[in-house]
Amino acid sequence: MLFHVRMDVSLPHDLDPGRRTELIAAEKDRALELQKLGVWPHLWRVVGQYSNISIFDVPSNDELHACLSSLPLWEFMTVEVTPLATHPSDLAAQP
Ligand SMILES: O=C(O)C[C@H]1C=CC(=O)O1
Repeated sequence: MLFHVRMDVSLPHDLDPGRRTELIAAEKDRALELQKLGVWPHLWRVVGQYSNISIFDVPSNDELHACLSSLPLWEFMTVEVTPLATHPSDLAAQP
């Protein structure tokens, strides 16, 4: 199942700078791990915002939730999920 996911990150202004650096490094490690597993095939920065647009390819809603909530920045994110279905006019979906 494919999901369009938007993540908006909001780190507290008073977050300890060392903790901030650790969190961002851990987030990158986990993001790379999920991409290598093939469950996070697209990751794009939203220009001018601390946000990303991603595509996840996972077997279920529960699996998506497990991926998203495993991200170290999870507690600092607002996440919007849109489940995707095949469009009948998609060239790639033509018989
Ligand atoms: O920077 C972000 O958009 C948040 C998060 C998503 C991937 C990653 O490395 O960090």
